[in-house]
Amino acid sequence: MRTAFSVDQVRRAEAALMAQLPEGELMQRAVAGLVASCVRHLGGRVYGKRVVVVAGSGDNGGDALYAGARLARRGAVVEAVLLDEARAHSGGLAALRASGGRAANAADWTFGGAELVLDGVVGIGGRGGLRPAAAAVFAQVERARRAPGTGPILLAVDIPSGVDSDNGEVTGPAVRADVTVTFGTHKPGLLISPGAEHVGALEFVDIGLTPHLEGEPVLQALEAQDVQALLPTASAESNKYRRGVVGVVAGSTRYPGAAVLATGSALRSGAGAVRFVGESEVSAGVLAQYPEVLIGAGRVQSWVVGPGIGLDDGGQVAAALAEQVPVLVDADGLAALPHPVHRPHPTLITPHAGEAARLLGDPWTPERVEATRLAVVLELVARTGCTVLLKGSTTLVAEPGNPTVRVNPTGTPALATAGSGDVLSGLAGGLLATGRTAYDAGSVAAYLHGAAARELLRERPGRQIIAGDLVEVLTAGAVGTTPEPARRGTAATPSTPPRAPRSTR
Ligand SMILES: NC(=O)C1=CN([C@@H]2O[C@H](COP(=O)(O)OP(=O)(O)OC[C@H]3O[C@@H](n4cnc5c(N)ncnc54)[C@H](O)[C@@H]3O)[C@@H](O)[C@H]2O)[C@@H](O)CC1
Ligand SMILES: [K+]
Repeated sequence: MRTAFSVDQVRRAEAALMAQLPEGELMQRAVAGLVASCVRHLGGRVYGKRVVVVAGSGDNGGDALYAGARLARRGAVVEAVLLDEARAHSGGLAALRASGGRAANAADWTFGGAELVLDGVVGIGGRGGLRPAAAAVFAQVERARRAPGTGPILLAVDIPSGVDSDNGEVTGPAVRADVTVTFGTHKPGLLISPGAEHVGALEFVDIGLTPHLEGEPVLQALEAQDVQALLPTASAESNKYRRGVVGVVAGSTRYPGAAVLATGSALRSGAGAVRFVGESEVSAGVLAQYPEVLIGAGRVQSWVVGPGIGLDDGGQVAAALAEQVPVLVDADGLAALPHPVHRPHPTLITPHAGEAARLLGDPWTPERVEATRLAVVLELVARTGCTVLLKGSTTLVAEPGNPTVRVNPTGTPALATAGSGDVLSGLAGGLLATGRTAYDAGSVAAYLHGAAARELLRERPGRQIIAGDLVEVLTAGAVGTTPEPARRGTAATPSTPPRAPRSTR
């Protein structure tokens, strides 16, 4: 399980660790890891390479300047761009100069080419977007990266400057890195969109902080082995009823496909059986595709209600919520969700940004939801009393009474396709029937859903995924089979999560 901690938690842990170490030791640990990454991204040879270090006035700038000094000692031609010369990190700047590096003022600097650019503007002390001087420097770098030929690799120190470390919000100009080398622990802003889109390949440097991190993490990201452990196993004595029956209320004559997709993925969720309840024409379509499905009302261990049902004038959501079993409400069903929901059984809702905005009401818009995802998922939990899976580029799952939010690491923009949400609902609802909690069912389903898409992209890069394809690959076997895609001259470190290739972002 990968975890991420807040700036406050990191600062407290750093203080505790620093009290046990000689002065400057912690920063030098970070710098050693940073330099190792720079060397890798320079292809293993440093001598003669040109490196630009963009340095702000805090310790993040200090990290970058010390790294520049070490690279200069190994024969690199290093130029530091100082955003505020008077306040530059004095130790780092002295080390750089002593190693033969040059320093220039940002105001009179022009980019003359480099193989590597380090973003040391701000780290966890950053607030808001890049200020104008830093934005102008990176605009030059960005032009060079876009020009034909090989532009520099842009490596962010600890976090891309301009991204909020605590929540991934981006409120102004921000660095868009190829690689981010983060220290001590992951930061929430590296894992949640829109910040996550600025990170590039994520590398982790262990500086010994973990034992000093106190309190619950802000975020957890499941890894393949966590998902394996959370998946239901069909033991020898299982029968279909013991493994759980999931009831699906989905589709309508207007949207019959939602019924087929949600049912298909529920069948592959590990539940023992799927029961479908819907209009007779729609039921016939489901049965034609999946003769395994039970048709009509009956006992279930969970309900999925909402995908493609249209206007819920028949009280289908209310009827499902009245039963003594876990319920997943999605899509059209969300419009009929009476909230806050008061029931003693797990209730999982799975809105996308538009549905989340409607649940929250004025002045929320889908754009505002996308920009502040962590705050939104917590607000939805508070307002609805439900476990909430907020779909999107970095799907989040939060539950009442738990300060830790799960972020899904397998998402890909290729999942933004019609019917994809219906597949996710069937899968998560099926996992509810097997006895998983709403929190686990939601986060495991999101992981498998993304892993299935990645599996399809791995088989045929660049293909357009349709929701029906996902149903076909949705088996436990999809977990962990997706290798790390290569990025511009990078060697993935073991801690790097599976990420979408850039071309699909
Ligand atoms: N504290 C420690 O022991 C360690 C710190 N490390 C590094 O230190 C960083 C934190 O250093 P600091 O606490 O000095 O903070 P930062 O270096 O992140 O930034 C603080 C400075 O930036 C200014 N600033 C804030 N927002 C800005 C913006 N949008 N544009 C321009 N300037 C802005 C602030 O006024 C302040 O001067 C970490 O991210 C990491 O890189 C590492 O060396 C590991 C050890
Ligand atoms: K940075």
